[in-house]
Parts: sequence; structure tokens; C-alpha cells
Amino acid sequence: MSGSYENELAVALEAVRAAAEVCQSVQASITPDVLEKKDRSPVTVADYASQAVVCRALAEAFPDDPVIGEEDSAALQQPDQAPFLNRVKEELGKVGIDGTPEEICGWIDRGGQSEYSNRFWTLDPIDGTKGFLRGEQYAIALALIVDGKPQLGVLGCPNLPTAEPWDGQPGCLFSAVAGEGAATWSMEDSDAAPVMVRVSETSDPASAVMCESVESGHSSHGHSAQLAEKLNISGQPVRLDSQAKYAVVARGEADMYLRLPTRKDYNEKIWDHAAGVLVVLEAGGTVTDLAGRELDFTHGRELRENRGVIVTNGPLHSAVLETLGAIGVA
Ligand SMILES: Nc1ncnc2c1ncn2[C@@H]1O[C@H](COP(=O)(O)O)[C@@H](O)[C@H]1OP(=O)(O)O
Ligand SMILES: [Mg+2]
Ligand SMILES: [Mg+2]
Ligand SMILES: [Mg+2]
Repeated sequence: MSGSYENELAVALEAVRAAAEVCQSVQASITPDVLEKKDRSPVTVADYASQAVVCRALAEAFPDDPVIGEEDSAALQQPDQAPFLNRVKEELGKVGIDGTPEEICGWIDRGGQSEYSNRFWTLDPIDGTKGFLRGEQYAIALALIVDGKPQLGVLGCPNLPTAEPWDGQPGCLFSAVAGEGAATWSMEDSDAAPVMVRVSETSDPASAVMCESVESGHSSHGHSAQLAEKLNISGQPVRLDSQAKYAVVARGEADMYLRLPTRKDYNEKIWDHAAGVLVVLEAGGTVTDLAGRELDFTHGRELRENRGVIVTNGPLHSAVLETLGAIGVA
């Protein structure tokens, strides 16, 4: 079957798979000692290496496309950061990518765009850095935005258990192309055919499964608890890091994902949402901000015209927005 953005999808999937391999290799090196010292160096290395892998692939396949990525190499180029740069080089070597320090920084900085344009990619090389460091969920998130709308999204979730037909082995990918649905792929078996995913049909709020951040600084747990009470939701919220939350809503394991502002001055970043939004929309779900507006990807790095992000299977959306309004969150 041929679809639109076929080449883009193939390139994005391959790039995200390679980035996931690098990230898993770095995550495996995290020892209890590193964790205890609250040493962020593993995520630093993996963030840069992942962005280098993906941006290198995009530069090769789509040299004219700008990339708005989370990271840039400015800090990495400081003399005292040489050990990190060396480790990034080593990790890239393990997946068969050889580059000089200058080339590596050049790949990373391919993601240094910050202005909106008609066609651009946005990349979060590691989304959910706290989850990554805890050895838990994180994602590599890549989306192509054309005329302000996500048209292609790929989420790599290296630690998220696969669903049918791969039976719980860890590591899956999600992809979506606008108008063509959303699919999941095995991370392990790159020859396996994808399987389409679909949101749940839950329409009774009381039986809904909610998911939210592990980190209470990223989404107000107090407000989601109030919402759950109002809607008579008795099940505990599922807490996981990263855009894996969009993935579990897309495949119907959770019915909603709430990202409720914890402070006035934080604007959500486009790379934290673009890929996940398209995966959920194409799986049949609904995504808006607290005011019921679509997310607006036309303002550079930030979703500065939106507040909060509400993701549901669709049937639950209006009840969630209304109730949030009623408890004074919207
Ligand atoms: N104050 C904040 N409010 C909302 N999101 C944040 C905040 N600080 C960092 N983030 C970003 O939230 C996302 C992860 O949140 P969660 O896993 O809880 O959903 C990440 O993209 C993280 O960046 P990063 O990509 O560097 O991890
Ligand atoms: Mg992120
Ligand atoms: Mg990140
Ligand atoms: Mg970050």
C-alpha cells in the first residue's frame, strides 16, 4: 500500500529505531551509584547522541527541511565537556555511525531551528528524562509539521511493553500519518508488519482509566484528583513518564491523559506533544487544550497560545473539559 509521506515515514522509523538503540545502550549503563549521586550525565550523553542520530538521518534524506529539536551542542562544545563528547562519539560508533566531534556537533545543531516554517520536523531526542534516569518509561518523539499541522508522527517507546501480537516483550514504536490511521510496530523485530491501533470506546466517565505524569511538577496531580472525584472515577491514575502516555491512550489501555498546568509561566514545548497528538488523533481520539482549542504548532518552539493539554478517547472529552471548568482549572 502506498500512502502519502511514505518516504518520510520510512526514514523517521529507521532513525527513531537507531536512536532507541543508542538510548537503551546508555540506559543500561546506569548503575545504582549513578542514580544515588543524582548524576545526570547518562541522560546528557543519550540526549545528544539521540538527537545526532535522528538529525543526521533527516539531513541526509531531507536536506532542506528545518528541524526544531530540544537540544543544541553549545554546552557540549565547552572544553570541560570533552568527556561527554567522547562518550557521545563512542555510543554513535556502536550503531555504526562514525563522526568527528565537529560532525557530531553539526548533526546535533541541525536541530537548532526555532522559527516556524511551512514544513519542518520537531524532535525530542529523549522525552521523559526523569523516567530514563529511573530506568522506566521514556520516548524518542519525531513529528513532521506541514502548514501548522502534524502530518507524520513517530514515537519510539523502548521500555513500553508491546501489546498483541508481540505479547509484552518490551519495546514498541507508534506511527501515524494524517488521514491514514495510527499503527504500532515491534522495536525488536523490524521485519514484523505493523498493527493498527485504536482508542477505547469508554463513554462512562466513572469507569475511565486516567493517565498522567509521574512528576507532580509537570502536571497538577491535585487537580486531576479533583476531576476524578467529580467524575466518580474510582481507579487510580496510571502514572508514566513521557509521550508513552499518548501511546497508551492511542491503543486503548487508558482513556485519557491529562497535562494540567502547575504554574502560569510554563509553556508546553512542541516536541513534547506533536508526535503523540497525531498518534492519538489518528487512533480516533481527541486532543485540545483546557479551553477546548486545538494545539497550535505555528509559534516556533512553544505552544504559547495553549494552556494545558487534554487527551481523551473522544467520547469522554466534553465531560472532562466541562468538569475541569467547573472545578476552576480551565
Ligand atoms: N515544569 C514543567 N512542566 C511541564 N513539563 C515539563 C516541565 N519541565 C520539564 N518538562 C517536560 O515534561 C516532559 C516529561 O514530562 P512527563 O514525563 O512528566 O510527561 C518532558 O518533555 C520534560 O522535558 P524532557 O524532555 O527534558 O524530559
Ligand atoms: Mg520532552
Ligand atoms: Mg527531552
Ligand atoms: Mg529536557
